[in-house]
Amino acid sequence: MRIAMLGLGSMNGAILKGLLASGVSAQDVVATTRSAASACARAEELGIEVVAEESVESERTANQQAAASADLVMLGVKPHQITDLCTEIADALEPDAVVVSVAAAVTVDMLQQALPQGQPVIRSMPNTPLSVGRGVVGLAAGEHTSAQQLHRVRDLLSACGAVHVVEETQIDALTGVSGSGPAYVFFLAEHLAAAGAERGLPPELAADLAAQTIQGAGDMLVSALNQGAGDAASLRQAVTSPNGTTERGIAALTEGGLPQAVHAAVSASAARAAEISRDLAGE
Ligand SMILES: NC(=O)c1ccc[n+]([C@@H]2O[C@H](COP(=O)([O-])OP(=O)(O)OC[C@H]3O[C@@H](n4cnc5c(N)ncnc54)[C@H](OP(=O)(O)O)[C@@H]3O)[C@@H](O)[C@H]2O)c1
Ligand code: PRO
Repeated sequence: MRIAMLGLGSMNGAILKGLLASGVSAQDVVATTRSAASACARAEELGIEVVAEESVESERTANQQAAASADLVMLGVKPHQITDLCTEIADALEPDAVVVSVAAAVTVDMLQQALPQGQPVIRSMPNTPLSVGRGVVGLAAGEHTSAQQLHRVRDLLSACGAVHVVEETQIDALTGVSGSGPAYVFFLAEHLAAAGAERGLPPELAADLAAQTIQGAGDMLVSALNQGAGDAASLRQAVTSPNGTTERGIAALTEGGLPQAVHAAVSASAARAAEISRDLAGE
């Protein structure tokens, strides 16, 4: 499968790292960026062909050239740039090329409106841990995308994480949980480490303790859920000895408002996605 990654920043870059690590050949990928500096840095980092929009002066733009040769086109620019990018590549696309947007808030309908009639599209919401094969992606297919096309994309991305085919109405909530979620976890890691350093641990040790604890707890939780051997609440309870140390820590987190703060974060992220969708639709 020939893959074009249009835009190669944090998100498409993370997806591409995961795909290359899963065995996708660098020869089968072409990517674009806006600037020559990014193209050069990414080509060197990832060993693939990256062409900058600003470096191409021929009749067809870098995005058009990349899209023309692709079976799968991953749109990885900012939400407000997506429909312009669709318009730019519309005439270059093969009719059966599948166009996948990774953008928050850009709806299937917006993609379909900006692309040729009948073009298969998928709205996705990935997350950056795809780069290390441990990501999560939600996929919602457009009306012209066949089950086979959806399954090919699902299977490709499954090599870098868990893929969930969802209703488009669920994508904003999924964005609030797993799209933005890695940032919440990194935020927790920052504060766990800082708190450990405040208690006298060397900062590097504290950062490592926080990272390894999050990784271990995450692995343990996924394994328990997969095996039907517990959930987050039961694993938490197993760490919490009556009248022990964790009980005090959990009480402090509860008094500090962690549960409410997490609910507010997911809801604020999902609400922002809906707000961007309305802005993009000119409502
Ligand atoms: N970051 C995340 O964790 C995450 C998670 C889920 C979804 N997303 C979605 O992913 C999309 C990209 O976000 P990001 O965080 O990856 O942004 P980013 O790091 O700023 O990357 C944007 C990329 O697009 C390139 N670009 C800009 N204009 C272009 C054009 N006209 N043609 C080709 N490439 C162009 C940029 O090139 P230059 O570097 O040369 O400017 C850069 O490579 C957004 O729509 C966002 O909603 C992000
Ligand atoms: N990063 C993008 C944002 O912050 C979308 C989900 C994660 O808008």
